[in-house]
Amino acid sequence: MNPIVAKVTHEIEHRSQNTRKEYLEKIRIQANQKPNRDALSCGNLAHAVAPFEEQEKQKILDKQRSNVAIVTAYNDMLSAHQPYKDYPDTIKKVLFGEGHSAQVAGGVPAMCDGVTQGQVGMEMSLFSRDTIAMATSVSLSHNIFDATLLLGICDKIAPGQLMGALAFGHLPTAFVPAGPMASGISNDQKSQVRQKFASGEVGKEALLASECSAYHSHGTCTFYGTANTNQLVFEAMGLMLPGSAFVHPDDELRLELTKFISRHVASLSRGSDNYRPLAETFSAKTLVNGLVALLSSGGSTNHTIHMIAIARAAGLILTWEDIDALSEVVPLLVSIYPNGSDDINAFQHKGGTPRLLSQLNTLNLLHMDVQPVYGSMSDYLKSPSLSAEGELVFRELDDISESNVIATSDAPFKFKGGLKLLKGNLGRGVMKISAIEASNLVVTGEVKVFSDQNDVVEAYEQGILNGNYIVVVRFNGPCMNGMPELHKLMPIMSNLMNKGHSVALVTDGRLSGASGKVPAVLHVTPEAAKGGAIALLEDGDLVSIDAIKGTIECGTDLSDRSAATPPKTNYESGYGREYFQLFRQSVSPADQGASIFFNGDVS
Ligand SMILES: O=C(O)[C@H](O)[C@@H](O)[C@H](O)[C@H](O)COP(=O)(O)O
Repeated sequence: MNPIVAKVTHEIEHRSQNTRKEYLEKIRIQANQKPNRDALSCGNLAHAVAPFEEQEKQKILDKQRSNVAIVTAYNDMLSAHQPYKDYPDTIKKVLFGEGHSAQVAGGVPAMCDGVTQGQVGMEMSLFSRDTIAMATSVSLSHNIFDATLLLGICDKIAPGQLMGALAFGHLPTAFVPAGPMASGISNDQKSQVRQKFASGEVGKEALLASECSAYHSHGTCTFYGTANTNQLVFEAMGLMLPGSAFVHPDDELRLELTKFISRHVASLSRGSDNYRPLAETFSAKTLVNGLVALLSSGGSTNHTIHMIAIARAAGLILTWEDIDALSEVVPLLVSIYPNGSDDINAFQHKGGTPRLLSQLNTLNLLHMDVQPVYGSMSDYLKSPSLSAEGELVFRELDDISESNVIATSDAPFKFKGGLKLLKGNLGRGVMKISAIEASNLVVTGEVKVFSDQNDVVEAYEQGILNGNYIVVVRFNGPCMNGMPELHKLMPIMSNLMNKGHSVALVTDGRLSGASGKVPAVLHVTPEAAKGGAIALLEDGDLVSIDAIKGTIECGTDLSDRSAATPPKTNYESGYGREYFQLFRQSVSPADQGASIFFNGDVS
């Protein structure tokens, strides 16, 4: 085992001694209570089975068999989740056929960040993760289940479902992925048309045609954004079947994987010899495996927030320093957009997550002594396929061939991982360095300060940003307006870079996982609305960003400055934002997971 990986794991375990103990004790009590259906009254049971046919009723009531909860994030607004429509029927058919049972315990909301990017809805996006965690808990609170299947993929949904399921960590739990859409026009082509639109070279019609050729059918988006990062990282954490994340929704293999995981999770329930509760599957070692996979693949910056909140839901205290330390020793082994030009389908074609995990294992960067939901960690180095008889089999990977998508362990794309922590007199923030050219890792310039991304667009259109400027977008932190993704600014910033300007973004907001080439210090904490030093900045101040050393400093003396007044824009009302006031009041800082559940109780 790599000594730094071992050290970080040990530090997480040590720091989390009390919280993990409390968590496991809570789960132990839940596990030791009477099996759920024994604890329910006849009236409770009758309500639970009322809508089912007699035969199915009997199966649900049969305490010798498993009753599996399905928590679904189906809707047909999200291309990634649209395939889930028929999954509950498939799962129920398989399980009832085997004498077990399954029920849709509940549906959780699922918003598409692609639809809400740059729109008001984005201000509820991050908060939707905790809402989904609560909705998952409400679904499972019927307490009639022996295992859980989570049907969720995209950005906030899968992390929220996992957080909710961890509160029911006595239940064996697995994710059921649905796979990516087929490749349309390439992500590079899509970005180029956006940049042309931003500079006025093409009109809206050409832009819409380009967007519709990129996003053209069901399945997850093909770039390596937050949704696909969830999938890769969760597979690496053993929360789904090996090699299952990126099989196309219409592939026959996809259906067999869904049937297999349904049967499998039912076989793990309490009382069986195979009992494997989520609380044991998800340990500090599992968490570190997920982080190693995140860093080696150049995954989404959003995971510097979600992984902390997920860890906390399992009683584990993870810090940005842990992620930064791992990033120093985990090489970048994946090159897909925005860290390269290929997409997630190319990654799958080259062996996908099992191939990546094999390379990481060769480098001794993975904990192999964990308890994934299926088999052992060595099984996660194998790839699923269908035999001639149509049976699902997991096969050893072929020897690796040259690949410009997944590097071999001895020839990584970069020697360090994808994320960097930056600290200094402006606070702490994270930068995704996997896609950034070496010459852009250090940027010094005068700042142009904004409080609203739309004002940046206006300034760009007026030519005010032409030059070597660091664009600061503050008052976009979790307490202010829910920490929206500012991905809308990327075509503008890219155009400025293409003109030869040395630019960077500094913000207490977020960026999409699909953002890459622009140096951007994100999630700056403390946020402007909570006394952060970025609230002191004024146009013309000199700021230096150094993603090699890990520093962000303002060269101007700020000691006599007072904080700027937050913008007058009403973030508190309209389009449902009024219902999230409690979230804005209670949310923890980004480096503590930006969650309403764990604010202030961690030293
Ligand atoms: O974090 C993410 O991955 C994004 O939120 C992603 O879910 C969103 O859909 C992007 O807006 C799409 O990226 P493009 O706009 O570049 O296609």
